Amino acid sequence: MSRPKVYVTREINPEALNLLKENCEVTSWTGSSPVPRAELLKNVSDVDALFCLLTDKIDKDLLDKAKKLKVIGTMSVGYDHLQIDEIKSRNIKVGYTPNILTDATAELTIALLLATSRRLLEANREARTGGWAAWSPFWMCGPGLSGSTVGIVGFGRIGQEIGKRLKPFKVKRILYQSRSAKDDQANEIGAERVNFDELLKQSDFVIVTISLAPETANIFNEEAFKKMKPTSIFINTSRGGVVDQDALIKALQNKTIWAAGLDVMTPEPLPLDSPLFKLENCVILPHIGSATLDARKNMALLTSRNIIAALKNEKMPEELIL
Ligand SMILES: O=CC(=O)O
Repeated sequence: MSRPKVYVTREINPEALNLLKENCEVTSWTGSSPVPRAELLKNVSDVDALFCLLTDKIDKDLLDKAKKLKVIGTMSVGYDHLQIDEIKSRNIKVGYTPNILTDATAELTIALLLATSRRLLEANREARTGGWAAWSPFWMCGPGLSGSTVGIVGFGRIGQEIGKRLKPFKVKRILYQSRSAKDDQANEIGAERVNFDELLKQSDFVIVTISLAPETANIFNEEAFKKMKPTSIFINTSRGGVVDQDALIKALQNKTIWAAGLDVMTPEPLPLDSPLFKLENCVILPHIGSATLDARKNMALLTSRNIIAALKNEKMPEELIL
């Protein structure tokens, strides 16, 4: 019997690739940048499985060409790059990579929060470029976490892990907003559920971990930023699409809020002429939330395992239930 065919849209680690090769005929895009759209469309026409990344748009156009596709394995926990209704109507299975990147992303979120509030990048730049004249009483000051109120928007796996990591910083209150109450998890952390407006009004730090969906697109708009404290800090490690970016730029320029730390934005990569790059009160990272060596290796391995299980009609380790 012929082996199933899988297309891999980027160079991945040898362990994950070899696992696929033991079970499938593999073709790959081996460039370090995303596979060009035309190349992707050409290569999906006769494959049973697709190993993709969050940089690959899996839409109707692609699915119409991928007539034999049985499973999509995305090496990500987010799946806003997948057109779910079209995938579902074709009975294609989807595997994704929750859990194994939770710690890495929570760690990065705390790092970004501290880098933004304590102005680490700005301070480092000043030290390197002669701006460090002398120790000065009020130079490079920013708000501390101790005694503060932190609001977490979206209280799933990553939001909860961020909450746990905040406790040793002696924050006064942790607020969360999510569609459903998460009483047990919240009790463990000592977090209080509030509505979106209350969270914005009361928080010194607002951390966004909510996933991007039609109902969460642009929820951080001009009105939302106006509700936040002028001393507050906005941190986003979820998806750029939950933010009206022009409204955020205005809020940072006008000091409606104090600063922002962003690991995600629109579009990615952020163009070099974006006003965000001109703002001292904005720390920008290039979407590296899950970028620990172990997390990325395990994400690729899990993606291969998801694909192989689906092709064998076995239970997938992490199937996205559509
Ligand atoms: O953003 C990263 C992911 O969705 O895995």
